Amino acid sequence: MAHLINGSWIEGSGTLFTSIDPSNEETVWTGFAATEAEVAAAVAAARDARDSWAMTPLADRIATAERYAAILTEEKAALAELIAREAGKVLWDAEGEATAMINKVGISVRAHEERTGTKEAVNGLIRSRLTHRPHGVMAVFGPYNFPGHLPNGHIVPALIAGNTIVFKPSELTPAVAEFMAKAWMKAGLPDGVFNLVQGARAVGEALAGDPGIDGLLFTGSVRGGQSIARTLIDRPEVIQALEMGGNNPLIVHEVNDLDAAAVLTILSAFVSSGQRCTCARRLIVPVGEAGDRFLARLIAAMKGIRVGSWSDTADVFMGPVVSAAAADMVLKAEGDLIAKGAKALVECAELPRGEAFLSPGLLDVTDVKTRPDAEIFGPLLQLIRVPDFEAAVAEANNTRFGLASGLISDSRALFESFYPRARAGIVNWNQQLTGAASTAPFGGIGLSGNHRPSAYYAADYAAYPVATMEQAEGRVAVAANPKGLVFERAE
Ligand SMILES: NC(=O)C1=CN([C@@H]2O[C@H](COP(=O)(O)OP(=O)(O)OC[C@H]3O[C@@H](n4cnc5c(N)ncnc54)[C@H](O)[C@@H]3O)[C@@H](O)[C@H]2O)C=CC1
Ligand SMILES: O=C(O)CCC(=O)N[C@@H](CCC(=O)O)C(=O)O
Repeated sequence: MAHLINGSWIEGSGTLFTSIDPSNEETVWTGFAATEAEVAAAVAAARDARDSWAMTPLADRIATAERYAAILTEEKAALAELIAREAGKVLWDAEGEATAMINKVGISVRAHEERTGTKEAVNGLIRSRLTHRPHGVMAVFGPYNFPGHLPNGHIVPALIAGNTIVFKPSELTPAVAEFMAKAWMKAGLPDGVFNLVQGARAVGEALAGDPGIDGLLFTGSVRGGQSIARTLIDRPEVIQALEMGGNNPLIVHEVNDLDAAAVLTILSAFVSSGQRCTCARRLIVPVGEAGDRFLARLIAAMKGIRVGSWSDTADVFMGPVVSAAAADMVLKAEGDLIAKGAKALVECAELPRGEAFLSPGLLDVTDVKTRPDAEIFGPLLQLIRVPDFEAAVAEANNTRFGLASGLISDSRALFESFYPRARAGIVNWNQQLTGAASTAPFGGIGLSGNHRPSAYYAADYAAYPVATMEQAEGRVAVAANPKGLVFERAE
């Protein structure tokens, strides 16, 4: 059964679709997509459950979320294996995702209290209060690259705040979504509070266009986010949090330990086979001997990256990309850059193991005049050589995106010069770009997001503030008539 609507699992009456383990082409999940009517039924169920969940005491909502975390903890091995099979991640990477999902609950409880807590002050006869209320029905859209952790990062804070959910996961990862829905039901979430509709873009369009939603929380590509923003153009009252892609720069400049810099670059560009929105896409290195020596070490280290599958017994660094089609897109982007004059220092190529397995690549694009400012979502890093640090900073900001950026350097002065000018939501120094902390806000500027960061700040978009003034003694009273009102009051 594919869809969870008002506490009941239904098969769905739309088109048949499947998810595939990209490491061995085995089918992981098969089911029918939701129709527009089924999406509408899910939104109606979430709407019906809206008031009762919002009025459920916060402590009870938190207790349900904590039971959900306990279930994920008990079933962590199964969850990690499912993530690995559906998204192609190697096991340690999938286990990291499962751990982040579990930790999300405690962090979101703290964020809810800290960011959207209650304040009261009494001034004479007036008591003023600040509280926060849930928006209502939240449509949550998830990407394939973190099929659990990233939608979970919207869902957990939204439920704690008292919203109800209609979750539309990536069509490439329906099984992980089903696992999450079952865990919420097992945790005792009332019927209708969490609904799941599966399918591809048409299902997403039906959900985004449904007049019953109060908010839309999206993590995915910039194209998807822009399309959703267009759908909602006449509904400014629907809160939208759009977390989108990046074309993230990593500057390497004035470094002594070239091997450490090489490892940090690999962790930035190639973890999860380059399928993280925070992955470094552009490596900015000075021309000259120092830059050449670093690149020689980086290329040597790249040769040591083991590509394999979640089921391999040997240690592997990265798995296949999510599908053969995704691999084709990366290879096509590489081919296009080479046709425009890029030089392959290390070619990103299909490996004999299967169509979705790619070797990590490094392209020197310094002389490509018409380099597209686009995210290539895979293990392909573009190298840009620059004459000096000022040119490096300019190149880092030479993008419409603004998610993650970083500097690898022994010079604090260089970081202090980079940090205030770096146009991104994440600005790191001598740390990999990937692996952002859930205890910090997570979001970007430019095409990377709409200024509603997720992670710790998801609490902010999960609730709206309500300011209340009340008579402090709880009765109807006014001290005196206002000026200009001539009125003989009885008392
Ligand atoms: N900034 C962030 O926090 C993150 C961003 N991403 C980005 O996500 C992308 C990879 O994920 P994908 O699954 O390929 O993203 P995607 O945009 O293709 O899909 C995301 C979700 O939106 C739905 N969708 C796509 N187009 C839609 C439309 N026009 N109307 C309604 N629904 C639509 C999809 O079915 C899916 O559920 C990358 O660009 C990556 O950078 C991924 C993780 C984190
Ligand atoms: O959302 C959070 O709790 C923290 C942000 C996070 O986990 N970011 C990951 C995933 C980024 C991605 O999609 O691709 C990271 O920075 O690696």
